Amino acid sequence: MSELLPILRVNPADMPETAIVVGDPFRAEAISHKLANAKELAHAREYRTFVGEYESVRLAVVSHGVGSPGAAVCFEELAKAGVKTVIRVGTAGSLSGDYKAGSLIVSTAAAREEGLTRQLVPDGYPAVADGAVAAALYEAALEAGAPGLVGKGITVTVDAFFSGVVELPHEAYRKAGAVAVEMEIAALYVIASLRGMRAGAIVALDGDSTAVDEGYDPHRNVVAEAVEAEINAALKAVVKLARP
Ligand SMILES: O=P(O)(O)O[C@H]1O[C@H](CO)[C@@H](O)[C@H]1O
Ligand SMILES: O=c1cc[nH]c(=O)[nH]1
Repeated sequence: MSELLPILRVNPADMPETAIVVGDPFRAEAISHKLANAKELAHAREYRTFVGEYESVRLAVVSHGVGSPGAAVCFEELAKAGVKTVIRVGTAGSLSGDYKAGSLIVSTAAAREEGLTRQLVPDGYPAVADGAVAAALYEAALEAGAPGLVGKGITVTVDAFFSGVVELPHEAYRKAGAVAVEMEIAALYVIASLRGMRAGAIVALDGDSTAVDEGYDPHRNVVAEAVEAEINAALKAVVKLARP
């Protein structure tokens, strides 16, 4: 039987205990360029796996694609490989007038407005960040700075990016004080809780969440600068967590 993880196509023995996960395979590659001794272990489907060192801490950088079901496959296989700490570095839409494009948000918990986790745990089960990971990310983000503000709060994980004829739940969550909406954090937090990993997430805001249906443009400089800032913050957080 193959030693490789069936979907990531990586040998578990090659995986460090810490992983940064991102939706975009090109973002994974960009992060790998910041690592010493970086090496790509595999590129299977949307999953690219790099390993390397940052300030002498070994870590993996893995892309999980768009949406919770595909991302869950990645998170489950990371757990099977013995990964203990997972940090998602993503993009999200803003639900708050206070946080514009270019701001960074550390997700303290995620509303489970997707379908994947309903097939894993009961409806009342929470999707929460690990406290130490969230604290390290927030501290590192304040130090890294961003073109916008740095904040923390509840994020919302949905399945539908563009809306159909049914109203998405964004407005109710906006009124309830959630700050951002994206597509994978709830899956990460639930799977991490089930599989004994600690997890956290930071997102760069690419515009108001309602903008996705009216000329979504995640390629502006302000977004690229915020993504660069959150990558640097996540790498610093990895070091803070490895050497508290
Ligand atoms: O930028 P990433 O990490 O992919 O995150 C966000 O961007 C994608 C949608 O464009 C979804 O995956 C969403 O969660
Ligand atoms: O899921 C996402 C990601 C980025 N921006 C959004 O509005 N939604």
